[in-house]
Amino acid sequence: MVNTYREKRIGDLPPHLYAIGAQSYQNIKLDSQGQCIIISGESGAGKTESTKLLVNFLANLNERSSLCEQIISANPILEAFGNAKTTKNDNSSRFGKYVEIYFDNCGKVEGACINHYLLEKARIKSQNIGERNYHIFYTMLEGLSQQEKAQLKLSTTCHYHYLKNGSVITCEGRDETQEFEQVKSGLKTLNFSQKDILEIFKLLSAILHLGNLTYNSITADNMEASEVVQCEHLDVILNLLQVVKKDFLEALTQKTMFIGGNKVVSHVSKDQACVNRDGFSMTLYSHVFSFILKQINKIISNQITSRKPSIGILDIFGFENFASNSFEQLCINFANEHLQQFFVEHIFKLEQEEYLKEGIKWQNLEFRDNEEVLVLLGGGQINVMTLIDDETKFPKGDDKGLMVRTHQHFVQHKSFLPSKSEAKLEFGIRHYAGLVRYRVDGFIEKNRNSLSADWLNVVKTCGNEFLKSLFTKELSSTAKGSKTSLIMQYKLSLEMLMATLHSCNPFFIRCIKPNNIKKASVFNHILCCQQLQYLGIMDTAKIRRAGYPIRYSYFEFIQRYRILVPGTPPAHKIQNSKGAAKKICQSVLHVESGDFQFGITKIFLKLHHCNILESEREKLFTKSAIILQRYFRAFLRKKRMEKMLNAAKVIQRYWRAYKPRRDYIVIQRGYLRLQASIRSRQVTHKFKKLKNIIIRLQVG
Ligand SMILES: Nc1ncnc2c1ncn2[C@@H]1O[C@H](COP(=O)(O)OP(=O)(O)OP(=O)(O)O)[C@@H](O)[C@H]1O
Repeated sequence: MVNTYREKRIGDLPPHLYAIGAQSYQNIKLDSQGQCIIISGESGAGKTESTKLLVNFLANLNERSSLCEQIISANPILEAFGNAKTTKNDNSSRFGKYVEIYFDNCGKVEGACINHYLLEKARIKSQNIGERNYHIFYTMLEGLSQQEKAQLKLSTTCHYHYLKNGSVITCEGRDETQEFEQVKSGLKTLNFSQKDILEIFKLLSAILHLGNLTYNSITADNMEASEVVQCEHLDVILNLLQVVKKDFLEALTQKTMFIGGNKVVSHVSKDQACVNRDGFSMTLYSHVFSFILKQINKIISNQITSRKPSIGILDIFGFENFASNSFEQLCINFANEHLQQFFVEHIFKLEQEEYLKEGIKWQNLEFRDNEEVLVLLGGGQINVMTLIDDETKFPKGDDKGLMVRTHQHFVQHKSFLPSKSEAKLEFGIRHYAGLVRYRVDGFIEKNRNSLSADWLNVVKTCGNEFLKSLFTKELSSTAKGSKTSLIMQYKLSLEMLMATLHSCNPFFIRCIKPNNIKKASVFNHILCCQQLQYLGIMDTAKIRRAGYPIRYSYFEFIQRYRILVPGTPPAHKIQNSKGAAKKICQSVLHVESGDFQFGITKIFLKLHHCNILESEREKLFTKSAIILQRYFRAFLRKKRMEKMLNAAKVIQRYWRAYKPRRDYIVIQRGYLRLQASIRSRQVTHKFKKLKNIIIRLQVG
């Protein structure tokens, strides 16, 4: 299929992912504008698979270099560390990514870069029923040798609390041992040192042991407090992280605050101590993930310094609506609202604007616009995101306060649904893909996103240099309390992504999920129709049917179809290109106007007219190819005959020289006959005609 689609334009062949890949590749070779392919759809609809296929396609267009191998081998690593089994998808990406592939002037892959967005950290500490933690933990425990496990102080999956609170530890159809081999070989291809690989596994092991730490409730200074239960896990963690025991235990069970410049230390309850422990585990994991991506980028960027035109592929978490939705779902759905608006802008708003700009006859169509909900979430001065941020910064801010404030500001908003009762900490948002109710409890804590001073102290004084290096940024930051909250960091990174997408020529791939039972070849009609509706595909079909899906600048149009009207000069030699385009349409489509329109700089066509033009062009090519073949054969025949004649002449000479005159006359007569017969069969070579055909084919 790569070969079938590699040189084709969109529409030349039936729709295919590779048609989009090929078109974006051709665009980037012709033009310096970046191209982006936005893949969207629900969780489990096929975004990641599509991304992999596209990256492979682009890597296979030219001879596959070791750089391409490196880009491709990043994938199993990312999937192991960033994907997990969920109820919707056995290989669900729990982070968003934007893969950019850079090309040199000859169209060869010159480098790549993977930007990542919002890894779901909460999965480290707990999973919904039927879900698992990140694949890498199970993969590692199955794939490591006994000796390696002993070195890392690891046992089996069912021993770790963090790995089994979704009640499943296996994933159907996944061969963990084989996956582990792929991860290891990927890490090797991407030049990870043996030492770094060992350090990564050490931290993963430490995270698993952290999850097994338990506490006793105690009373200290007449207050509810907690203490860590002494166990083998504690020793293993101290050993793996090389942290100071006293500091570590304090970070787990105490809280240090700076009030008015004074240090105030207080004890925390057993529950809060669990939150402390999980917070550290989650931060550790997300830092390991960022480290891996940084290393991968170091290699695949191939030391590209200047920004080259690239093809970017966006595979971002799909819209989510679970039985219980939290902060993560709000972030994910916020990203999806952005992408939906980008789609709406390109397909509807810009489309209709272009008709207006080009001065063609057009009746504006209605379409579903999600701009309002996007503004509610992240636009203007006050929006849901800024309220979350403000509440987090507020010293006494909490989830209840957040709920009250969102209610105060947005109760009138038609996309906002307040909680049914004050006791219920929730609000609802009417997204383009449906209503989602969010449980607000935990929002503020999740948004805080900063390690306490106690944990930073643990890292600062530890003997594990690798661990320390992961926290360089935090350790060097001196400004306390001015850290950007998670939601603001995320909002900023999304805005940067959107700016990148806006600067590119976009393609959209909408993945439709066929069923909710993770089965092949089962098409749930209602489910598919719902997605077609809310993704705006029905509206898209409407605008495409009423509008003009095919458009060419007059220059492009003439270059492509002038072959159909003999005598039409090349586009650059034509002054009145609109007139020339009209002439082509009249003579091929046999209609003056109507279903196609002539704008100021472009011609706008319906698909059926484009199909006629394309099929006429195809027919002409086939005819020309046959004539060319015929002439080529004739040409070969002539060459052969020339050789025979030459041979005859040689024989003539031979006989003249060596044979008696009488014999010679007999033979000569025979050869003259041969010569004559050869000449009479000879084809007339109309080289001029042949040349013309070749020129026409070249033009095509
Ligand atoms: N083109 C395809 N060919 C075969 N199977 C596919 C294809 N696309 C998706 N699938 C199947 O669907 C599953 C889910 O696809 P994928 O992981 O790409 O979904 P996703 O949209 O990226 O989901 P998420 O948002 O949860 O990451 C795959 O593991 C695979 O089993």
